[in-house]
Order: sequence, then structure tokens, then C-alpha cells
Amino acid sequence: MIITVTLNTAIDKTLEVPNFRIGRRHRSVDQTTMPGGKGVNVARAIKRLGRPVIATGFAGGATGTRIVEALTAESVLTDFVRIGEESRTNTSVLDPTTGIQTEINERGPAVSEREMELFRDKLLYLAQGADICVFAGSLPRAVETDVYAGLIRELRKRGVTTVVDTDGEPLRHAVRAEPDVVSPNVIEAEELVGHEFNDDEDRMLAVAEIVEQGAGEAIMTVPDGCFAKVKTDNGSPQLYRVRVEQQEARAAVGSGDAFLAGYVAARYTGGTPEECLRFGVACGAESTQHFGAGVIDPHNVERLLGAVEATPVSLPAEVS
Ligand SMILES: O=P(O)(O)OC[C@@]1(O)O[C@H](CO)[C@@H](O)[C@@H]1O
Repeated sequence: MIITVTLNTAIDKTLEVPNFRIGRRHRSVDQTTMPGGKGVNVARAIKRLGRPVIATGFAGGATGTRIVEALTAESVLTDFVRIGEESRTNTSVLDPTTGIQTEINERGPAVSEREMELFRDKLLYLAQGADICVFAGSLPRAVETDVYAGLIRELRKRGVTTVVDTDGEPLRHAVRAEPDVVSPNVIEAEELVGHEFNDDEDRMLAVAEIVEQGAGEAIMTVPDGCFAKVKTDNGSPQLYRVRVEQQEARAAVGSGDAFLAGYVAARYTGGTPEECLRFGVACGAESTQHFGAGVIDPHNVERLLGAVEATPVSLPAEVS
């Protein structure tokens, strides 16, 4: 079983607004609402890929009920801790004339110590039947920024592979807890490493640096694929640049979540590191053709897979 953890679940509301201009009044021509938060999106995509997954985390108030009911309607298994405060709604505006999507994410509810304790108990219970656990997304209010780090350490003791996609302080703490895989996007990685990246060598050095900081493997997603430092089957480290020809995106929000879902799904079924990266990149690219984060068509993923190239890369001995 794969577990996804979403501590800051959301209803993602996307308004389609042609010729969107800041400071003007608009009427949307279409709108969609879906349960979201990064871990929820990863769970949706893993379910579509046919691997066993359960989504956990916090769900609060009427929005929380809506999140759970909508996931149930998608046949995604859930086991959330119900909390006193209301789960958030994240609003984004998609301008179909430019393809640009502007996101406004709410901070989310405050979670009490008691609720956090209940969650820890639930996660450790679920972990008994789990191979992989994905921690993804921002933290709700009143939660310590080292929460992922503590949970990673607990799950490692129980032999569960841990995967993290978050940002800022929670990511910094999580990396020090030595998770098996960390998968930031470029902005998250620049923040973690402490400088901007100007070229592909900088990007390669960045994934190597994130491994130096504590991650077992680091995968940085970019619009046309990823940069990765992973362990080969014999355990030795290898850098990869994985690329797919960039397609015109209908909606790119959530492609990192689809990447992670594909990577984890392939890893769950014993794919080689290169196969997992290529499958993840195919899933991320395919997801840009659909509205809704984590929405993918597995048949198109298989078609795209042939166009994904993974190139092993060498860097000077001191960093590779
Ligand atoms: O605030 P977080 O949890 O970091 O990100 C939340 C979010 O923007 O990310 C997803 C797309 O990746 C959306 O479903 C969701 O609204």
C-alpha cells in the first residue's frame, strides 16, 4: 500500500477567465472544484494508475466533508483525522487565452496538539500495511515546521520508504531527517540550496547538494522533465537529466504532483531508478493536458513514455 499525507487539504476552485487582467471585474466562463492539496493530488493520480493508495491527513468542517465525499466518489480510499477548524479553499484563475494560471492559496486551519496526536497514531497504524509514504504540501497553522521530519524518522524505523514534496522550513527540516526521496520544484530547490540556478550545471549541482544535506535521493522537477540524483540498483549514486518534448499545456498546475505519483507508482512495482524517473516525467507531462491537479490518462502516459529520454550525467568527482 502507498500512503499519501496531506496535512493542509483543500478544495481547489479553478475559474476560467479569458483575458484576465489584475484590477478588472471579470465573469468566469467555466469553473471546476476538486479536492486538492498536493498529497491528495498524488493519491488521485496513483489511483488512476491502478496502484493501491490511501489518502490521509486532516479534513475539517463542511469543506473537509466535501473533500472526503468527493474523493470517495473518485474511488480514492481515505482515512483523514476530522478537525475542529474548516479546511481551506484554494482559488486559481486560468486564462485560456494565454494558458497562464494564477493561484491564491489559503493558509488553512489551525490544528490542535490533540488532533496532531490523533494523526500520528493513525499514520503509525496505517504504516503497518505500507511500503511507501508520500508527505506533500504546505502545513496548516499551529503545526511545528519539523512535523514531517519527526514522522519521517518514525516511519523509517518501521521500514517504510519516505518521499517528501514541500517547501521552506518544513522541507529544510525534512531533508535533515534523511528521507529516501525529496522532490522539490525549482523554486523550492533554490530556496533550499540558497541561490538561484542559471544553467543545467547549477541544476545538477543542486540535486547533488540536496543529497549532501541528507536526502537519500533528490529529484527536481522542471517543465520539460527533471534533474535527479538517485541510487542505482547496486546502491551507487547516479545523476540523470530526464527530458520529454514540452507539450502545449492546457493546465500545468499539479504536474509536479502527477510526476511524483508516476515515480512512486513505478517504484512500488519495482521499476529501476531510470524507469521510475521516465514514468514520472511521462505522467507529469500527460497531466498538463487536463484540468484538475493529479488528473491523468494512463493510456496517454504509456504513449508518451516512448518520447521520454533519461541521460546519465557525470559531474566533477567532488560533487557527483
Ligand atoms: O499549499 P500547498 O499545499 O503547498 O499547495 C496546494 C496547491 O496549490 O498545490 C496543488 C497543486 O500542486 C493544488 O492542488 C493545491 O491547491
